[in-house]
Amino acid sequence: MASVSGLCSSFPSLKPNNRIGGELSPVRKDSLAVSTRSNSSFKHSVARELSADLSKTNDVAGLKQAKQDGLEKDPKALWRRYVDWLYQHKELGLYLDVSRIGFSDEFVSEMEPRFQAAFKAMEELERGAIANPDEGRMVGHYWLRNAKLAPNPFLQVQIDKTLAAVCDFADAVISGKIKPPSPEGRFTQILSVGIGGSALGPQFVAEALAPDNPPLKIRFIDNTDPAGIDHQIAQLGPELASTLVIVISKSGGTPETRNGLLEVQKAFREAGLDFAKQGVAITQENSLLDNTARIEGWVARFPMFDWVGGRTSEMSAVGLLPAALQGVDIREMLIGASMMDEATRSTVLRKNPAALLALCWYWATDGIGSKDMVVLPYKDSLLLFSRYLQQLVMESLGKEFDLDGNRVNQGISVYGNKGSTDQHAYIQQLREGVHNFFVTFIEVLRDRPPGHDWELEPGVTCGDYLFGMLQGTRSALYANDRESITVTVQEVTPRSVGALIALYERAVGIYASLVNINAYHQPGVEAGKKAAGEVLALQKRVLAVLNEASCEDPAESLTLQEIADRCHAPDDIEMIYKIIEHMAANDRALIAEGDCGSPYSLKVFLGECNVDELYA
Ligand SMILES: O=P(O)(O)OC[C@H]1O[C@](O)(CO)[C@@H](O)[C@@H]1O
Repeated sequence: MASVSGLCSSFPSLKPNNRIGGELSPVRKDSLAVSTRSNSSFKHSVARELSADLSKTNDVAGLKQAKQDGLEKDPKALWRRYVDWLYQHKELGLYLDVSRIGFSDEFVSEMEPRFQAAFKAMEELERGAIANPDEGRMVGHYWLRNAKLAPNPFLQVQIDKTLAAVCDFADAVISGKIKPPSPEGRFTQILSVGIGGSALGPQFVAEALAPDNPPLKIRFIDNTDPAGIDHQIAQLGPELASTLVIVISKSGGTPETRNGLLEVQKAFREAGLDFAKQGVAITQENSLLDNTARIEGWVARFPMFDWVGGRTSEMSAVGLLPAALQGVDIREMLIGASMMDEATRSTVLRKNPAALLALCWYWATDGIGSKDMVVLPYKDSLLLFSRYLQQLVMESLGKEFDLDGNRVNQGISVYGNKGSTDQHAYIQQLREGVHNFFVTFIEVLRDRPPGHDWELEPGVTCGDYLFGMLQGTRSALYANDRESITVTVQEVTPRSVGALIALYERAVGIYASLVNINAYHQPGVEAGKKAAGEVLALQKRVLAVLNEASCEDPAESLTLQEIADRCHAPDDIEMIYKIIEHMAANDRALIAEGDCGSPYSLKVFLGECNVDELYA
């Protein structure tokens, strides 16, 4: 069995940063705004004009010309382009090939000042600028893998202390020093309860890196779907008694996560188990979740920091604790991320893989998200990378307004599963159908651990087929003018996964600067949450009206119009219909006449009077 002891317990200091100047003084908000303002004017002069009217003369003639000419097809010229633009990170064994994206030298020159502004903004962000102005927050996920970068000693201590606490706790759980009250005397399972950024990183890393026989196996509740929750609990069966439940929520108040916790606590009660002896919270200090865990005396609490966003929290306790408990070498993940951070601080575009990605994204999508990003890892263990990137990219870049308040409706759509599986699903459309995407291939050179390979036909292994499928698809798409990027790593290891996460975090940050948006807030999510709250409030009124009617006469049934009128919500009749339909399907309202297929004919009632409710 793998053990993290020794991997976690003593952390050698990570590589020092190459931050320009190296001083720790925070940067004023307005200095960040200056650089982004210039990005904004660029965006309007370039991206909008390009997409709106490609025939008009503007300041990126090179870009237009290249797009009109199509992609380079001469094999010799293409090979030269490949070699010329190939990025290699020697120590990480990571390559980035951007040769199949058709940007021209002129475009790169035009973009250069914008990239320099973006690099400056990233430097200021890393020094502690308020890079998330709407929320008045610093953005510090880069400090998590190199605490010396944090803008003050207090934060440095917080980071180091949390990391040490995560490692100590994981060691103690795996060794059986911290154990459940059950007779087995050892935790065998983790049930992670969280959603969005509080689930996607741990899910991706578990799939990518957990060994075949981890010290603790992990399951996830990442939704408020009761059937999904029941399924996870049922799968645990008697092992619920040896399950460590990790509840993860930065805000500590996300409804789906709260519901998951309440459902799990109910299951514990029904099994005669004491939840507090098996519960762990990862959340901001003094959040609702933190206070609950403290008051109820849960096994442990770990902090989430105000300056780390959910979607960039994989290197905080959110991602590190579950990973360490599964026997993943989290020190290696941090080193991989730190090495990539160092590489992506380069202010030379060609030497900065995150900037190269941002350049490709800008070119491929005209800087306005006109094409989707299809992420295709050719490795089963990286299946969830596209889902992880979907939140990282779309929640960060999908914004209505830019930093100057202009309506821009920015974003890049991300989807994908894995190759070559997807070749038998949707690659037909990518090759021949609507041209609304660019592809990112993720290639892993090592097929299997050394010594395990065999030739299933003379000279050819199973992994050769996977390789062939990737190369074949890349060529076939290119031949039809479909652009692609290829990221190559040697192996899927904690180090390479840490590096991939860091690469994309920085690419998103740089791209956000290029298009002048705040990548670190998510105001759009609030609208849906607010509307959901209003639906539940309306449901309570509907229930009260039906209850009142039942108390007057248990057989009295009401039409939708009568319910809407009694709720004083005639304009909400459609939503009332949906509420009734859902309640009827769950035996919480009875249909007296008609059916849900004919809303006008429908008459419903509760069938019983809840007197307590009536006078509540
Ligand atoms: O960690 P929390 O606060 O529960 O939030 C979960 C997720 O919900 C969001 O806030 C969106 O609603 C994400 O940004 C976040 O990752």
